[in-house]
Amino acid sequence: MNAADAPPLLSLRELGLRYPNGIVALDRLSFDLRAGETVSVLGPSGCGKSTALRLIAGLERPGSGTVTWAGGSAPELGFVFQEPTLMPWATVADNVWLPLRLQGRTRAAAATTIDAALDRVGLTAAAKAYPHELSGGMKMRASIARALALRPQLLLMDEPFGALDELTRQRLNDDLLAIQAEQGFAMVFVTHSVYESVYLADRVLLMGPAPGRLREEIRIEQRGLRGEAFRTAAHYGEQCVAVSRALRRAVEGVAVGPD
Ligand SMILES: Nc1ncnc2c1ncn2[C@@H]1O[C@H](COP(=O)(O)OP(=O)(O)OP(=O)(O)O)[C@@H](O)[C@H]1O
Repeated sequence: MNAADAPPLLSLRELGLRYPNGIVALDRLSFDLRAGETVSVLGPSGCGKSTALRLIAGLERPGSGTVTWAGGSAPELGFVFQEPTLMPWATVADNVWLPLRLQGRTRAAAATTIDAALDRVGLTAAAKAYPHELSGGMKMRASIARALALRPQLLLMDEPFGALDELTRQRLNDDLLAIQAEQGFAMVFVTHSVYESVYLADRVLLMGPAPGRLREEIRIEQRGLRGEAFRTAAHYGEQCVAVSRALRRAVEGVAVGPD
């Protein structure tokens, strides 16, 4: 099914959040997310992107507004942070076990699920390695395997690939899209990269400077599967230009010419 025709999974309405220190991190943020859909979120540092993800994950409560889930309650969620946040004393496989262990599954009962998750991100050979033995890209793969272990319906990605070199980042983007095509989860993907936002998303949401508000939304035309052909296609470049201009409008509040 095309994600644009899927039923809504999540509706955010007029979300506002003020931290105890007085900073207004979000101001009337509203958007919908459909099952299987990917939205990427672009905006200047401090505009409230991470705060929005934490609200969706239930790690913060909104001061105003509502977070509504289809079916009444939050589905299984996966969260991948900017830092890989792996437990340094545990092997890669034991790190992936963590969410399963929190559900009461023993290591033996979880073994098949762990192996499948590691296989899916290409980390089978590193199952017994410790985080300090991994490259940055491998640590991110381990984080993704951990986030996917419980087969979430929604994956929340908080600028996960910002510290990686460009080719590793492109490879992870491609692998992520392939896993999503198999498993069908929706994604909210926070990034500072215009190119990445266009490559991954059905829609790009642009937030303005603090307090975080949505300024613009751009639908991305896919015209066929993503991959090397899309990355080098003229219509990918054109959409990157359009999103770049929209980002400048969102940040500076000025018009910068036609898209
Ligand atoms: N726990 C907190 N307590 C107080 N203020 C916070 C807290 N977390 C974030 N803030 C503030 O809220 C605002 C929004 O922060 P947030 O991390 O959501 O922004 P962001 O868009 O994700 O930034 P970046 O792109 O730099 O990651 C910032 O001004 C930040 O300093």
